[in-house]
Amino acid sequence: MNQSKERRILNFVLQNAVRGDPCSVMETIDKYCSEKEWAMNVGDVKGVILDKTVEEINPKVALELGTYCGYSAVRIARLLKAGACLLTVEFNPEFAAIAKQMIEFAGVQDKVKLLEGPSEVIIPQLKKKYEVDTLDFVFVDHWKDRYAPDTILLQECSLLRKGSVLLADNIIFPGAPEFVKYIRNNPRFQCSTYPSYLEYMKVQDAMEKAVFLG
Ligand SMILES: COCc1ccccc1-c1cc(O)c2[nH]cnc(=O)c2c1
Ligand SMILES: [Mg+2]
Repeated sequence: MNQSKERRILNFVLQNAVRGDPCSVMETIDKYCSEKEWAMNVGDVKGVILDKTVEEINPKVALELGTYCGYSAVRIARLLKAGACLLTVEFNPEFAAIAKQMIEFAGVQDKVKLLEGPSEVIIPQLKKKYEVDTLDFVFVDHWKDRYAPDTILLQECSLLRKGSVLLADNIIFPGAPEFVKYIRNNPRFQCSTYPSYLEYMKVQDAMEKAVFLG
């Protein structure tokens, strides 16, 4: 049975990156996905916006919706301080299996908890099952049709506090129009848009930052 693209990306990392070095893993994924096979990692251009947002917030508890191969989980986790953690949610079991190995190879497994399942099931479990109080940072990068409902669900589950920051990928391409409409018209969020480019492409994209006002 021939390999999946995600398995090819992981194998390229295992064979070419430096074990225990998150930057080496990120660079190797970016090299493969810009030279060999495109894949939906946040990438090296939008990744800088992600980095700056994480460094500005310095989150103790971060959530990622949409792990995929683990590129952004590694990217975020490398910036987390001692005692901080990233919970990352992936519903596709094949992707989750790849991401688990990617995260371990990068050496950030002690900071990352990979939760396999649909976001609408996992989010309501975060307080009781995963001992989360509130989230300092949420990277929204899963299925565009879930962006708005999951943002509402995070509020319903009291997982956001005054100052919690959401950063959403792909606001332009593939786009998340109902999320943008919801969040920009919502007085409980202070929004700002970061124009950028789709990973590995000369195609416009953007990220939306939304600060919860409580
Ligand atoms: C499966 O579509 C892949 C694709 C194809 C063309 C353009 C964009 C995308 C794309 C890019 C991303 O950063 C993404 N991030 C998270 N969940 C996505 O579904 C996603 C899709
Ligand atoms: Mg994305």
